[in-house]
Amino acid sequence: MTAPRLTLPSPAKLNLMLHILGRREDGYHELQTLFQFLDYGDEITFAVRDDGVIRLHTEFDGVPHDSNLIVRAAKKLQEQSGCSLGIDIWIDKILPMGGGIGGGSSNAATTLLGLNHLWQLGWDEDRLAALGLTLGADVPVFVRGHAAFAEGVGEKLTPVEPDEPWYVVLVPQVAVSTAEIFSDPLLTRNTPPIKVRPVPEGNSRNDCLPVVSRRYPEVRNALNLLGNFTEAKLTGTGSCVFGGFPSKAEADKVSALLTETLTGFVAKGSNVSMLHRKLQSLL
Ligand SMILES: C[C@](O)(CO)[C@H](O)COP(=O)(O)OP(=O)(O)OC[C@H]1O[C@@H](n2ccc(N)nc2=O)[C@H](O)[C@@H]1O
Ligand SMILES: Nc1ncnc2c1ncn2[C@@H]1O[C@H](COP(=O)(O)OP(=O)(O)OP(=O)(O)O)[C@@H](O)[C@H]1O
Repeated sequence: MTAPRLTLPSPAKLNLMLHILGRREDGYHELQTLFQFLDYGDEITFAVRDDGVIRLHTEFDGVPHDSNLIVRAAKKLQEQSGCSLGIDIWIDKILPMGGGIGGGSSNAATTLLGLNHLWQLGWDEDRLAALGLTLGADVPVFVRGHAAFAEGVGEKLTPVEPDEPWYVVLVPQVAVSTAEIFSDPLLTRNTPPIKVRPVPEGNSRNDCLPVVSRRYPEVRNALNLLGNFTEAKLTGTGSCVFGGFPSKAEADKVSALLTETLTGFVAKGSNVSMLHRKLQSLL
């Protein structure tokens, strides 16, 4: 008998703003950032195995099987829960790697939540988010599934309700290394903390933008082109660039013009992750 399969979404995120407040002793940076999800992402399919083996069947260019965040998330959860079951995994990957839209972190979170469900572990969100943080700074917000103001390295999350516009997201064909940007000597690391909530208007800057656009002409070009139509912003450490529009029709129009020369897509901003909407519908 073949095991039942479960397919779950693994959405992208945007950083609507990103301030760098300082550097910690361990080299990580203290941030303030606003996370919102996109109704756009990968799809991961899971099928339980009873022999304990964890196997990702889809190959990734340049990412060995055991380094893949999907496999690392599954192995950690299996070890820490003592579960004797295994899993077969396939992914339909559409999110660019090194795009600043959180593909790897989202895949890890979808794996944690999917396996918690399929292996019937009964872990709560706090425990899954804490495990997720050991895999990457962006994993906890994907585990929680709600748009959030994030502090610390991204793990102290306060749910927020920003507008949910339609976004044009441009995908410059370069992968930006997050570690490289955070180690650039010219990075702004002393932005004063925002103390009032919600985040006041006019605080939508991304402190990584000057360094990323200096190093990557492709990103600079995308910012300039989208900037002809709306405020163009960088998400995370890039490479993706985005801008909001009040309707799908307007976003589609701008996207059609820009994607003649650049890769990109249109997606709706969402304060509740489509992963959580799908999991809710299973209960
Ligand atoms: C820039 C953001 O995308 C904003 O959402 C995230 O903070 C990055 O999160 P991520 O991709 O999950 O990052 P990680 O895999 O944890 O870190 C990659 C590398 O970036 C640097 N890093 C990352 C996050 C952070 N707050 N400070 C850092 O200095 C560290 O050198 C680290 O080795
Ligand atoms: N399942 C995965 N999906 C994508 N990247 C992965 C995965 N597993 C491991 N990686 C590695 O992680 C690196 C960063 O990938 P990711 O897609 O998360 O970048 P990103 O969008 O810049 O993330 P962030 O916004 O969190 O900085 C990739 O270049 C790749 O080497």
